[in-house]
Amino acid sequence: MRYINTPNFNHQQSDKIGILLTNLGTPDEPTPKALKRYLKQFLSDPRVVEVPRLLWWLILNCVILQIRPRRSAKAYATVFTEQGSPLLFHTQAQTDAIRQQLQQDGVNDLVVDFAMRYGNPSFDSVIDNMLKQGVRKLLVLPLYPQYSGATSASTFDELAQNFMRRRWLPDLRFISHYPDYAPFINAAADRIRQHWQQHGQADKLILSYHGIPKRYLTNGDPYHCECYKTSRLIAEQLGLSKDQYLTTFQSRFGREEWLKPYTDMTLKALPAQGVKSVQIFCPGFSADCLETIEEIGEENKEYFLHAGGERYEYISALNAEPQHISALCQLIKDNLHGWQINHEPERQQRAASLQQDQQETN
Ligand SMILES: C=CC1=C(C)c2cc3[nH]c(cc4nc(cc5[nH]c(cc1n2)c(C)c5CCC(=O)O)C(CCC(=O)O)=C4C)c(C)c3C=C
Ligand SMILES: [Fe+2]
Ligand SMILES: [Fe+2]
Repeated sequence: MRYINTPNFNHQQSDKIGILLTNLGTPDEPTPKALKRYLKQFLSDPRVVEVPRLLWWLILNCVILQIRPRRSAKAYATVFTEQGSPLLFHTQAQTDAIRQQLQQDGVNDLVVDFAMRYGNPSFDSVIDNMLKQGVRKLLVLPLYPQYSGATSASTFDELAQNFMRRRWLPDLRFISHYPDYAPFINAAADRIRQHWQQHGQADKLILSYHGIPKRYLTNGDPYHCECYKTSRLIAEQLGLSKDQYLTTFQSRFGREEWLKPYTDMTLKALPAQGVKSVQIFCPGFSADCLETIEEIGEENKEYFLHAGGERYEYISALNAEPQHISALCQLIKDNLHGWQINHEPERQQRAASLQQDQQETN
């Protein structure tokens, strides 16, 4: 059968609004086997690696997947806790907190859940579940503040693939980015200010973002500009002058040139320029994960201290911090306009009308 059908549709089920939060995804376990499965799915995505398919298939299967799973499993083993992968448990906590706050704010008839672009929980399982609960309007919020083809558009591809197989589609809204959304900028600036209150200020604030190949920027990906915009707005909120902060790019993969300045090279060079203390925040990561905890929290700290730096502090991601949750709820509510029925007589009228539909179709 070509399409997924909905033969047992219940006419008395009232329409619900689905809020689907998404993030990148993470391996199920920190083992080479789980890493191979995860990396194969992730690195086979043509939005992530833009290399001719046949050539890339050979490199991925014959070289990368023979070496990287073992190496990455070791790195992941250092960040997994009894709660599992940080990216997974932070995203779960964000989802629970958003559901609770939206309910408290009186936003009704909602189903709030999260899915991962790669690995679990998959888009398929979560969307299935939402539709079964009566979701007829779906708002998708990928938790990537800055747009990139490799992340935001890849999320859209997966959604589109999913809906291509369904007979009955819900109304659909997709938040493709929020790099300058004031409540998000305020939450990030407050997170940094909070850290300053406890630890004092350092010589420099480093705002580090995940990199992408420079080629994607020259081909028109707006990610680089959006990262600089987020940085400028956070710095303005904090009253920092241009020489008090830096924007850098981390997590390179492969041999080609990626967005510069590189975070690791910058940290290795700063002590010789007289910068002895740094604080690092990653405004592109809504949740802590391997790339922040291990790469920024551990690996880059070593580089800086080894190069003569004296004080290095990683400021953790916004995760499920109350101000971040408020910002995301505000963003969701801003994008629900026209979808909510808040007027009680109208709600009653819809309920009566549903009953009538049921009688007519019986
Ligand atoms: C191969 C190219 C990659 C591109 C392009 C890329 C872009 C990109 N990634 C994130 C966010 C995350 N990436 C994470 C891990 C990760 N990223 C790549 C490769 C590319 N990313 C790899 C191979 C890995 C896996 C780890 C490893 O083997 O080194 C993560 C962490 C996930 C976790 O489980 O903790 C995040 C988050 C963004 C935002 C982005 C482009 C803007
Ligand atoms: Fe990545
Ligand atoms: Fe990394």
